[in-house]
Amino acid sequence: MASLANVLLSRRVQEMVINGEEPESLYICRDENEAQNVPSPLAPIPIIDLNLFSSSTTKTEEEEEEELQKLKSALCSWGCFQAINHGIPSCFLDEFRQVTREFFQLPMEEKNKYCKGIEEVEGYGGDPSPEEGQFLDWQDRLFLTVYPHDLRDTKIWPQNPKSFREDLESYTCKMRIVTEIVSKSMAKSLQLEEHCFLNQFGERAAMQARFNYYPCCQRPDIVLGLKPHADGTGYTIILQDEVEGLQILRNQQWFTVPTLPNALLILMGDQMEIMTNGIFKSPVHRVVTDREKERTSIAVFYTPEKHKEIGPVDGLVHEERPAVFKKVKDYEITHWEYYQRGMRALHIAHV
Ligand SMILES: O=C(O)CCC(=O)C(=O)O
Ligand SMILES: [Fe+2]
Repeated sequence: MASLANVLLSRRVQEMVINGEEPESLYICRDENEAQNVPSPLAPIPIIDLNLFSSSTTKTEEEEEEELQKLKSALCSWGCFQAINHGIPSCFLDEFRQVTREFFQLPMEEKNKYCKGIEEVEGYGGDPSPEEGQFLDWQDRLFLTVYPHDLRDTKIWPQNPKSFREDLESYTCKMRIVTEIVSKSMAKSLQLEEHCFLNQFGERAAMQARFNYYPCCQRPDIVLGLKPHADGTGYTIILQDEVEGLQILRNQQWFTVPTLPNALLILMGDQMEIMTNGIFKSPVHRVVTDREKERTSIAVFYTPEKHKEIGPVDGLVHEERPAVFKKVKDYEITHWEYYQRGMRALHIAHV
């Protein structure tokens, strides 16, 4: 394990910024000669009205079918979509984003009450150190398991800001509702029985919240907020703030994800690619830094229940399209090992 990385990771990126320090070499992801100054184009990611998938909404069958086709096409190409009319009031989303910002603005001493050991995942701090040769991310984060309840470690759920815990509890309930409607709609868009993905995720499918804080960075041309990766989840629900920074790789080009104040970005992880037999794509994405604007995001990772086997759903495997993936369980563990080496793990699930 790179000891210099451990030294750097024992301090928050935020502290370096407050002290006016330049990024150390381990944060530098590319050569100055390859420095990227060209802005990436905005990604035309489809916007999906989740209200059209709710049984209590008045709509025509055609309207629903059209939206399902839009959803399918988004997930086959971009591997993500912007969900609107998801039922979460915009004032709550604003409050939750504000509380998140307030947490990261607390004095270091207060935040450190929830700090993690360098090699631990849950808690406040940086990710565990990657393998030697990998660069570090220009971000601090707070990582908490929120579901199932018995897997929560509430000692590291911040008590400050005052409403943090209550808001996170409430956000978790709302996320459960969103995952149900999204999982069912994805199944319907593929002409599958609506519970087929929910059954694979299982009753005790995990939800983990990752609060990302990307401080300003003087060298956005050579330092990344989060390295390129695909998620090891089933899928991930991202609440962005108003600062752009998340980018998606498509056809070897990086596209910036637009910020839409009341939308949730739903992004496929490798396990949905496996369950759909490769039809939905788990996109490679990264976060860039900005000289003047700091950014926060809240990602909720929705992952199949521990030790539960998942694989391509029956309806998507037939003679013309044999299984591309085999059955796997606890895929996210292998994913993490590869992630730390800067690699994708999806090939381990190929038949
Ligand atoms: O900050 C973001 O918008 C994305 C974060 C992300 O990709 C992750 O936490 O896996
Ligand atoms: Fe991600």
